[in-house]
Amino acid sequence: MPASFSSSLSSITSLKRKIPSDDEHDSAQPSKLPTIAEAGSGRPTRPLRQNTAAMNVGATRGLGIGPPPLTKPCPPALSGPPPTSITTRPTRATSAPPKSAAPRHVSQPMAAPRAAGTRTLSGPHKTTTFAMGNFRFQPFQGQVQQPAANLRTVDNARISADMDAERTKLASLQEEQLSLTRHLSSARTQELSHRRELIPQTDELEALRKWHARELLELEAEARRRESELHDVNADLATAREDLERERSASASLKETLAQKSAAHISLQGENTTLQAQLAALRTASDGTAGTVSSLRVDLEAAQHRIDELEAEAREAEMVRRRLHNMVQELKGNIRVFARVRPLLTSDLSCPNDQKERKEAMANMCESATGQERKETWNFSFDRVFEPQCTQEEVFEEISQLAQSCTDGYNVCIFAYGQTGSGKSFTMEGGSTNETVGMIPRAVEQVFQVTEELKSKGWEYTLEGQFLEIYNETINDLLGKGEFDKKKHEIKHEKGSTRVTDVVVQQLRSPAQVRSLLALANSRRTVAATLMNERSSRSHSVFTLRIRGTNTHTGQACEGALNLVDLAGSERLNASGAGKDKDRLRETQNINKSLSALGDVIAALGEKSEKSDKHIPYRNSKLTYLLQNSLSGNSKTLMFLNLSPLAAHLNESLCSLRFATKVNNTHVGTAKKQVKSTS
Ligand SMILES: Nc1ncnc2c1ncn2[C@@H]1O[C@H](COP(=O)(O)OP(=O)(O)OP(=O)(O)O)[C@@H](O)[C@H]1O
Repeated sequence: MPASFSSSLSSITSLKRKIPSDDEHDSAQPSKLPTIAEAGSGRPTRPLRQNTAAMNVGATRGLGIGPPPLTKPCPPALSGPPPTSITTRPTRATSAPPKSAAPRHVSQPMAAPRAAGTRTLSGPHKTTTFAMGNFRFQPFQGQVQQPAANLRTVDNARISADMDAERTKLASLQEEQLSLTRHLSSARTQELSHRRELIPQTDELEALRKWHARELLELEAEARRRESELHDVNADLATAREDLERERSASASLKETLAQKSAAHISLQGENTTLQAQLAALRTASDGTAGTVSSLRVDLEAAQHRIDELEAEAREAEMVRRRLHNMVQELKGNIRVFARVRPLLTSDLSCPNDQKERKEAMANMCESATGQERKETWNFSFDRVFEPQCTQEEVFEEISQLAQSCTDGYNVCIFAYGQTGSGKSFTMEGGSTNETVGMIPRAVEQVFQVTEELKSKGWEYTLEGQFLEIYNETINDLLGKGEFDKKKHEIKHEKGSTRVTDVVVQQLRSPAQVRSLLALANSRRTVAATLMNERSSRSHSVFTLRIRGTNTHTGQACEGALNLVDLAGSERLNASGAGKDKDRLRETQNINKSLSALGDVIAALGEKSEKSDKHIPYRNSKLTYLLQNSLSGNSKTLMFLNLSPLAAHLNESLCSLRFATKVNNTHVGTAKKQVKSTS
């Protein structure tokens, strides 16, 4: 059975649609029956219609006989009781005539004879025959001779006979209807049983339909998946084809390149062979000259060696010369003086590019000795004179030996003397670049370098630094905590070394640390200068580097100090214009007092070398008292005389030159090492 339905899903669907459910059975029956009859048994409904006709024919056989009234036929039920109890609506095939139709069925067959009769009676005389049932009417031929009463009787008898015949027909028709009704009932029963048989098949069909639908969906999904796979595969194939095409073209070009390279390789091999031959020839030639070259090289090396030796000797000789010069100076016992003239600055001129102004502004110190403009000439002589164009490096080269000697246990004092703006701070502290950095940072760096080198000889050093300012005969600690030092500091001399109470003494570990300390001290001075009327040029600054060394191999110990002093401006009272200002007057008086005290100390030191009992007035100023150990005959002292190049400052420069000459001519004895034995 399923096999017959599985052939076409559409036929299954249409069949399903035609079978009503049990719920809708009753209401749908009339319209569905013909379809079911066709689908189920194949019997057409036409026979039922023919039966209706037959029933009508049969009805003519007798009237008033037969089943219950035709006006209320009982349609057969689809299931259940026998035909008498059927209450459902009648089907078209078995429909009974409507209530009003019953007389019509009855009267219709009768109407014809009646019409015929009427015609016969009242119509023209024609020869017409009407057949109705088993009756045959003959046309009336003669004239009505009989009386009217006889005619009526005949008619009545004929009519009653007709009626009887009709009733008989009707009865027969009713019987036939009854039989048809029974047939219908049995057909319905049959149909019902068919339907019952059909239910499981329908379920099976439904299950199959669902299964098929599922199958179909799965197949469709599979088909879609396959289609998408096919699409992907096609895309991959296309890409692969493109790749293949590319690879083919690349391979073709590579083959071409390979062919070219092969050709080039072959030609290079040829060249190589030629070159190899040339090389072999050259090698043979070079072997011949190699001997000559090696002997020349030996000569060259010997010559180079000799040059190196001579250069080393020259350097050594220069060192010896310098050392001897230093020794001569030390033996002389003089305080040495280096004069340095600063260059002309753009700030010195109103029109820096005006050459005439430039020439006039400069005090031509060399020419002035022989020139015609001036009648007076002054001759000064110092240990070294640095011209304006001299660099910081050149200046330091001259004092480096001196600075280094503090590591050997000497007390060294280097101070810068000169009028304001003559370049003292530039010489001592310098600028911030490597080229302009001044004597203090350079000396400190060198001391660190030397102590590092002496480590290999067993020397171990500790370095300490302090930075003080003497302003109006008061000591200020520039490394102290606050910007203004309010502490009272005292200077103490103990066993050849100088100590100032309550000042910060920093352990120095690196040149960088020293640079930052100098920057701190300078910032303190700058703040003070801003707030207190150019105080920086009105105070002396003293940087002290104290060095203590011990030799672990020899047990020796030494202690030296390097004092680097930037003195206050040396201008005279009237030149400074301080006369009107009480504070400036006091500053200038203090500066002059301390500078003349310095001159007095140096002069007394000179005299002391002749008269040993000569009193040295160190206590006359804070500056000389602080520098006592570095100015005494046991120390090495160097004074930078800083000079302005301006003609306008000539008088001040002359004063400075005279002071420096006095210092330079002073014999203060021979410097002594501060060497102790730790054992
Ligand atoms: N050798 C030099 N080369 C270039 N510039 C210099 C030189 N000497 C001094 N100067 C410049 O001259 C100006 C004055 O110098 P500096 O401040 O060192 O003078 P000073 O004598 O220390 O003055 P003060 O007593 O007021 O401190 C500064 O601008 C400085 O840079």
